[in-house]
Amino acid sequence: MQKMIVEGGRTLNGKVRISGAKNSAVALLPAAILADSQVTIEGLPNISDVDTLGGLLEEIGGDVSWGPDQTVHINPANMISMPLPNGKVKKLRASYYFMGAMLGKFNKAVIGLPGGCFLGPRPIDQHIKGFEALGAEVTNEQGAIYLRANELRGARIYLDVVSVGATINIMLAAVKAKGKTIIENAAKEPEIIDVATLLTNMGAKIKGVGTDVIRIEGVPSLHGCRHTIIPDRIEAGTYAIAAAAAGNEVVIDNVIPQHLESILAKLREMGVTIEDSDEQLLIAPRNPLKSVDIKTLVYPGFPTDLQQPFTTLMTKAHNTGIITDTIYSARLKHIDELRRMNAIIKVEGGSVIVSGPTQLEGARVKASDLRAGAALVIAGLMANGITEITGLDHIDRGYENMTEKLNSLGAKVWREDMSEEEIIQYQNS
Ligand SMILES: CC(=O)N[C@H]1[C@@H](OP(=O)(O)OP(=O)(O)OC[C@H]2O[C@@H](n3ccc(=O)[nH]c3=O)[C@H](O)[C@@H]2O)O[C@H](CO)[C@@H](O)[C@@H]1O
Ligand SMILES: C=C(OP(=O)(O)O)C(=O)O
Repeated sequence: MQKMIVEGGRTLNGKVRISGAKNSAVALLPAAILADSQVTIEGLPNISDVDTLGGLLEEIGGDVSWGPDQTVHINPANMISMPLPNGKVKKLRASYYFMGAMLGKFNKAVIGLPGGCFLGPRPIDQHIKGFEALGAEVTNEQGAIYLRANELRGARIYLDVVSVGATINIMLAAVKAKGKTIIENAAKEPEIIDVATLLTNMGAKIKGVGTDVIRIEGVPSLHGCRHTIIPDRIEAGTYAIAAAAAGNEVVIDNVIPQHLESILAKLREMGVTIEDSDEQLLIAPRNPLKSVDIKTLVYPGFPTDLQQPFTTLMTKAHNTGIITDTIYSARLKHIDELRRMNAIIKVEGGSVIVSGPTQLEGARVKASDLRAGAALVIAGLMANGITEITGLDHIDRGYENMTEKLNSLGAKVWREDMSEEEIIQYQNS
């Protein structure tokens, strides 16, 4: 087990390249199950969630091979509806996409309830509502979801909650169902459009992605294809926040600026100078920064996945800012750790109130989820002295080569093996 050490106080400068989007990748890989022949996906991020899903595709008989530039070839010809009640499915959230994809392909699936970041309750009732509307019988037996259908038939499904996962999962189950499916109150995240683009390249008939009504006309079979993943807007947002927190002039390369409008608007409001071109952002903070209020919302609103890193940045801003996460109100595990580093943060009702500016001080802190990890790394860059971060398995789920990328910008960040005593302390904390 390793910890990350960040020597704070260095100024970031230069260019960082953004990897393929985690939240697309984790749906594109299971989507390949639906094809009859080889699917090739280019530009996947080199993160542990992708490795885990590749392993799961192999467990069900998929032939998975990797080429240069993070290109994967998935041949689904020998896949079977192997039950996956335990094991790797528990390591991440997105294993739930095996439910929709295997149900769509085989009319049956057994998938353990997913893991992923603890952000408070993360029900999957809307996924199940969609599968049932399509004609599946769904039961929960000892922590695994059993899905069976004689035949899937298109249906009109209104989502009670706007959900990324439910929208994608229902699309996966519906693309081969008989007849027409309409998903109302669908989520509009760019990753959903990316998955629909892959499915369309495989021969699916999908209209309306990116709006809140998606219409799918079922087709009897889907074929292989080649697809290039979109860049990760959350990774890009994380580096934009790091640049605002500890940078001089940082270029963020391989981005779709429109995917980042809400975060860029808030950074500009704080006083950060941002120039955007087709595929790049230039981030140049001008001190002093001003506090702003943030409310996370479904896309195109401010993303919940950047709430925690943004909280860290706010410790540097003048006055008081209020951060409200309307998607995951319990996504607060970074707060105590930031307080250990000298941050002045109050939690009142559903809101986080950050007062600043405060000079953060290095400390030993624990990343208890992926974006808490990113928040603490940024805090380490801003802090005086040394910050030691444990819980790197969370960070590795979603950030490719974070230490290398930060060091290429002039940071001083490295990983070290933890001593036995440190491992015991970590496990008991
Ligand atoms: C792998 C992946 O893509 N993860 C992202 C996805 O998670 P995920 O797809 O799990 O998140 P959802 O969009 O489904 O969740 C949004 C809200 O709906 C609620 N809900 C969701 C499903 C359901 O059946 N019932 C229900 O009540 C959730 O508790 C949450 O409050 O979107 C989240 C919100 O943008 C991001 O933080 C995650 O990074
Ligand atoms: C919460 C996240 O991921 P997951 O849904 O995979 O847990 C995230 O990417 O911030």
